[in-house]
Amino acid sequence: MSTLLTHSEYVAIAKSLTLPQNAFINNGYRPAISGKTFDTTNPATGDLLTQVAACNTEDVDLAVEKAREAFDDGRWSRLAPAQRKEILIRLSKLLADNIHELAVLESLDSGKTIQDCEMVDLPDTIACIKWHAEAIDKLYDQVSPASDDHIAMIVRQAIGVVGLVLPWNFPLLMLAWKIGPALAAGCSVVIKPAEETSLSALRVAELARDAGLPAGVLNIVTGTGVDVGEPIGRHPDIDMVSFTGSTETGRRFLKYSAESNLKEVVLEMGGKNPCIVMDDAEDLDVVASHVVNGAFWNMGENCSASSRLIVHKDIKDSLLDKIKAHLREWKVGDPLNPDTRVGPLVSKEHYSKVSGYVQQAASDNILVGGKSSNGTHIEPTIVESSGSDDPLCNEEIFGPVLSVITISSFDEAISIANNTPYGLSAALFTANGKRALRGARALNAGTVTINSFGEGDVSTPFGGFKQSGFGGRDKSIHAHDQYTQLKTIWIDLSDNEIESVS
Ligand SMILES: NC(=O)C1=CN([C@@H]2O[C@H](COP(=O)(O)OP(=O)(O)OC[C@H]3O[C@@H](n4cnc5c(N)ncnc54)[C@H](O)[C@@H]3O)[C@@H](O)[C@H]2O)C=CC1
Ligand code: BAL
Repeated sequence: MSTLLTHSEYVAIAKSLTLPQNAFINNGYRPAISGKTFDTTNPATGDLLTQVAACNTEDVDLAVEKAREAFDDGRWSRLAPAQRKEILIRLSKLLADNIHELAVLESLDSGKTIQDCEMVDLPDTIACIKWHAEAIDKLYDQVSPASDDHIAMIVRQAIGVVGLVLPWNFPLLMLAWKIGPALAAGCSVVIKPAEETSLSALRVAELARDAGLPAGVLNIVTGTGVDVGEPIGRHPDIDMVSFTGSTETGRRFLKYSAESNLKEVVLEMGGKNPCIVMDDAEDLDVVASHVVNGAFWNMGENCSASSRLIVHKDIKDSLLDKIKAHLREWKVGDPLNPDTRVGPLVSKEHYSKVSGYVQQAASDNILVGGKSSNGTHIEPTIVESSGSDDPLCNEEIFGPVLSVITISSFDEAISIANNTPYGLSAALFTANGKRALRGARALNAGTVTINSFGEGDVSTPFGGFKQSGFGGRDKSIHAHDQYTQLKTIWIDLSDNEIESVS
């Protein structure tokens, strides 16, 4: 964990930063081949931060060519795992050495609060790179139980050149969730950060080079989804794409793959995650702190946000009173102030989308909040459900908006919780052990937390059921599966001259 500095120290760091602008290909920064740029702004103020290379297909082609050269000549892919480990651990140390600078860069570009950047995003990013680095020289291949006349080895090989298409809500952490296992496995990567938040990834690329990552292994191509994301999805020489973002864009990657080289696709997508609080939940004050964190952490711009509170009628009023008390401590304001818990939304467009949802709610149904300011911030808002068709209860808002649904039985709670096309995460608060375990089984979600809100740690897989996920998991040793493929090596030991193929 990092140590928080003062507001004025963060402002001073912000003023002193040299902001990266160019794409990063073959271990060097370079402008887009077209020479075009796009503006990136500070979501808290609307001020221009800098202009970033607006890349397109030509830049993607160049990055893939360099990534392929690096993969095929083995400068990274064929290093001993222990050698890759050393370089990645050096990267994690360089990230730690530059933690305040990276936290400020992340906060300036995304609107995330400096408190979260320093206490969550950066420490988790560093831990993730280190964990996958440490893991890679402790993984063994397998020998199958074949007959005495054969030895059959089952080995994992790096999949090749991978495209990593990232969202804006956790720019560095999602980068780490993907490059950690991909680089540890020996892949070369072509990364597309979200256009709202390109800067921290560009700075990490330079640190990766300083750590000793060979040229061509890590490339960053900046630009829009259409200009860069789609060419990555359709590229014939990319072996696999790992994507985090909306379900709508995730679907497109399946289409790109089907229409190009059938590259493997792993998708981590949206959620409308339930948080069930039963009447036997212990210590409603603690429950309230988890509910607030689950719904409003990172401005609710979180695919695993608990955005539906499904609460038993007998405790609803007392829980809401405690939630309101906790929210008094959630200061809305300048994300560079370490006391701020709620910063601006990531962009004006996203602000308009989220405030549109809040405006749809009848004023009688708004239990808490509902106010927005300057076209940037929306205060934590709690809305009573207006029924099963309520869009606020069914659609991913991706903002600080919590819908409340009242239930009178456990079975009703589970049924409502599962009544969604999504299945990313779910939380259940109950002191009844059997109920907790039955609920954990019954909830259709990739992560179920009992008596807490969370995503586990780097050792636990993260991904969704149903329309929240496809093809694999981020984090944990299971994340390595997506960046490797299985090969059978069948060795004949028999005296037969021609072996039967059966
Ligand atoms: N699961 C998650 O963590 C995230 C979910 N979302 C959800 O998606 C909504 C829309 O946010 P967006 O930023 O527009 O998400 P998005 O899914 O459009 O963007 C995610 C990434 O995909 C790229 N992309 C966009 N369109 C593309 C295309 N046609 N082909 C290839 N790549 C493309 C973007 O440039 C970005 O790098 C949010 O309001 C939220 O509901 C957004 C970001 C992260
Ligand atoms: N909650 C981390 C993953 C995501 O929001 O995309």
